[in-house]
Amino acid sequence: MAYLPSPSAFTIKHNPRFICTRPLRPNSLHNLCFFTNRLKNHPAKCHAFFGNIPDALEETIPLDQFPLLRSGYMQFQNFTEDLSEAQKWGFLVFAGFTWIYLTARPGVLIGAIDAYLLAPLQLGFNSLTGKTSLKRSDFVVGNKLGEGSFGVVYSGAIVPKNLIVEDKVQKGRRGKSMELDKKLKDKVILKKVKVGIQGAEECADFEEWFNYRLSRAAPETCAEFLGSFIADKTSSQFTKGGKWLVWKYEGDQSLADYMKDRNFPFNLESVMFGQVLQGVDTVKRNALIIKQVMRQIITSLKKIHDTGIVHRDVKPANLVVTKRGQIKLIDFGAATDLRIGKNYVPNRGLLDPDYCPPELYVMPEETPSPPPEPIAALLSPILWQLNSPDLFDMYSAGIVLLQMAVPTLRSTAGLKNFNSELKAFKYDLNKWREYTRRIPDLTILDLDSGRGWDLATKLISERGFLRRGRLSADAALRHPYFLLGGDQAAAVLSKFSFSRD
Ligand SMILES: Nc1ncnc2c1ncn2[C@@H]1O[C@H](COP(=O)(O)OP(=O)(O)OP(=O)(O)O)[C@@H](O)[C@H]1O
Repeated sequence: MAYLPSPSAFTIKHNPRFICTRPLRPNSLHNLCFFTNRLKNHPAKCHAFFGNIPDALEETIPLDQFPLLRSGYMQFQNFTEDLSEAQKWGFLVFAGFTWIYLTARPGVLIGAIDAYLLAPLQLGFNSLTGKTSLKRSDFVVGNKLGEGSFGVVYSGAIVPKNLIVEDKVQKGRRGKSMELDKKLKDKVILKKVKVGIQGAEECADFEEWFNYRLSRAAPETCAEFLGSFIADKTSSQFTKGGKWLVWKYEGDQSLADYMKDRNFPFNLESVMFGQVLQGVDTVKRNALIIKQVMRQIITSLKKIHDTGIVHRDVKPANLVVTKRGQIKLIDFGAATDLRIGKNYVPNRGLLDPDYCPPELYVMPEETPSPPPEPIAALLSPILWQLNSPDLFDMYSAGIVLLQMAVPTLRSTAGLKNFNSELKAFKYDLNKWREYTRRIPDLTILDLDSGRGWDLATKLISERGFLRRGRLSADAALRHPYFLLGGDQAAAVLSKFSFSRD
């Protein structure tokens, strides 16, 4: 009889036919030998050192049922039996180090599981559920919402299966089109990839790849991706052969839209907290709303950074506010996955200068083009440790914090002026505060002994020694600014009051 030891618990001399899922308690060892008819016939010679004894027979699993596990276990036993104590320790240290390396950011092991197991599974699942078979006639295209370098974004809707839209939409017949609007309940966002623009298709392919990757690794951080299709004929906005990407419509406004309103951040209060903040004074209310937005942005950044992805275009226009008060990241066209070097081209800056950190690039300019994916993945923990590419997004997050908290920085002109002054002060925010020409209103950041200001100075700064000198998402969430969780409490309370309504 044999028991597969739990890591720290015990060793057992054996006939490897059984594994035990729990460690043993020394004084009850003899019990093990008499567990079942099978076990009764095969008394074990066990030596246990610490741990708990299995309570019942169900806790033992016959190794015979797992031939692979059995042979692996036997090989492991044979291998370690011949080793000296020192060699065993060496082996353990090596295994420990390998484990730490493979699980360190950006996660070589989890990345390999994702690439070789989860991605094919997702593909299979999508084709079974029809997600990969989207087609032009599944959608109607509505208003244009924006235009980037490689695509034009429209609102739209999914056409219910029993409805043929071309026959029903008729210009000038308002009654009919309102009737149609009622039937088109599932709103979507459609991005039409520009045809004939150099690099547009490549960017779209990257964006699609990142959306699928995040839908597996951190789905709550970004807009739900529904898939893509190639237009099969030319009609209205569709051009035959043109590629389209489709997302669920997550909300009517981005953070940038909310910030344009003079009433910001109050205009976010009901969506974030419902009625919960009534009775709190105005400045504190503003501060709580901003803190909750920042907490959500940084939490999402932490999650995507954990997967090795750097967004590279964090700004209010790329943060959609959902009806339930969630902030979701959109627009992964400029993102890069530094675990495998996806969409990483040295020296390529794709970025919005108003939110871009002074270093301009996510990795030092001398970083070479990435090697083939498996090799890049193996080297990625070293590269990540040396360069902390995630700090690129953290600078942009700092600018978003400052813009939300300081009204004069919300306009494009105000932000541009701030950026040129900051550059002149060598990205030292404290110096900017001291010498800026227009005295800014920093009340919100100065609350609670200036915790908000302190966080801003630790996000908006140049990279220091060893390319650090800026807080990572993880460290930012541990900053005292977030420790007083009044915004969290209010958010939780508002969930309760929503569910009672
Ligand atoms: N899933 C979504 N739900 C709701 N609105 C969305 C969604 N995706 C995009 N939008 C809206 O469409 C706008 C443009 O989207 P996006 O930023 O992805 O396009 P883009 O072509 O890259 O534009 P730009 O380069 O100007 O940012 C966003 O600012 C947002 O208002």
